[in-house]
Parts: sequence; structure tokens; C-alpha cells
Amino acid sequence: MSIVVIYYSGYGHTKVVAEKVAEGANATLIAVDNNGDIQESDWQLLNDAKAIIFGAPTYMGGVPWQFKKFADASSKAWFTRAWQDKIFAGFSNSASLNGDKQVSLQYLQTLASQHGGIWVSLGLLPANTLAATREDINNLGGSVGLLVQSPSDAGADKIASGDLDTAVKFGQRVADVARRFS
Ligand SMILES: Cc1cc2nc3c(=O)[nH]c(=O)nc-3n(C[C@H](O)[C@H](O)[C@H](O)COP(=O)(O)O)c2cc1C
Repeated sequence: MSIVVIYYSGYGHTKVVAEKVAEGANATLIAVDNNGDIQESDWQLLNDAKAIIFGAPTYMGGVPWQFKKFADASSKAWFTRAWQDKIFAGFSNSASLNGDKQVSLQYLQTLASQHGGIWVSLGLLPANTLAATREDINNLGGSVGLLVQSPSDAGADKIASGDLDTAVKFGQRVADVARRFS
């Protein structure tokens, strides 16, 4: 059973998140390049996958144009229903705790739905008490998908461990669900 994490990362932060999700899901990584392109062979990987996990940073309240270019190029798969009934999930990373990441997640969910996919939520309780910290699982309180924050003045090595642990659990959940549909 193959699972693909396809993501765009302009400055490396979302790449680290994608690697964590892939670790949890035991997935193959595909990076959308800075021109919004993927390799021809990547389309075959996507067509063959049981589950596809979309990942993008949030730029100006939505997914970057490079990811949107990939999404538009997936219209060929849409037209032939090549991704019908696959398992899908998604994540977004941005600098602010909120930062309008939900808009990106909703876009990813919509893209999956256009393809006739079955969307997997995050499935984890939020850590939102007085005692909660950024080291906790799902401290950002996602539900539609995984949310991650990367402070704007820091490298990818400064992403809170709780967010990265959540990314691994999210990948595991998508793999568990995909197995049930196999
Ligand atoms: C053009 C641009 C627009 C951005 N817009 C947002 C935004 O709307 N919300 C937010 O929280 N962060 C925003 N950011 C910050 C990025 O989401 C953040 O730096 C993220 O970690 C970048 O991920 P990457 O290194 O994978 O590209 C923006 C960054 C850039 C370059």
C-alpha cells in the first residue's frame, strides 16, 4: 500500500513537517518545485497511491501559487477520475499561530473532494488548557487537518516539538485509515 505526501516548501519549514508526516505514514515524498512542477514519474506515483496527503505553507492567506499550479495540473487526473475514492488528508504550516491556515486546509480538502476523495481529519483532541504548552500534541487545535507554526524569525529546526509529534501521529492516522480501506 503506497502513500504519497506531496508538498511545497519555499523556505524549508514545510519540508520538515512533510518529512514528519511521511515518517508517520511510511510515505513517499514528492516536492513541488519552485516553478510549481513535479517530475513526470511523480504523476504515476500519485495515480498508484492508496492515499495522498497534501501539504503547503500558508502564504497571504492561502496556498502558494506553486501548489496551486500543481493542483491545476491535477485536472488531468480529475478528468479521468484517476484519484476517485483515494484517501486524502492535508496540512498547512505558517508563521502565526493562526495565520489563516484554515483557509489553506479548506482549499486542500476541496481539492481532494474535487477528485472524489475520502478526507481524513486530524482526529486528535486539542491541548487547550491553562497548563497546555507548545510541546503538547495538537496545541494549535486543528481538526480538518494538521496545523503547524514556524516562527517567522527562526529556521526549520525551531518548530515546536509538539507540532512535529502531531505531524507523526497524523501520518500514522492516515496510514491506519488507508489500511482499513484496503
Ligand atoms: C509570501 C509570504 C506570505 C506569507 N503569508 C503568511 C500568512 O498569510 N500567514 C502566516 O501565518 N504566515 C505567512 N507567511 C509565513 C510563512 O507561512 C512561514 O514562514 C512558513 O513557515 C513558510 O514555510 P516554508 O519555509 O515551507 O516556505 C508568509 C510567508 C511568505 C513568504
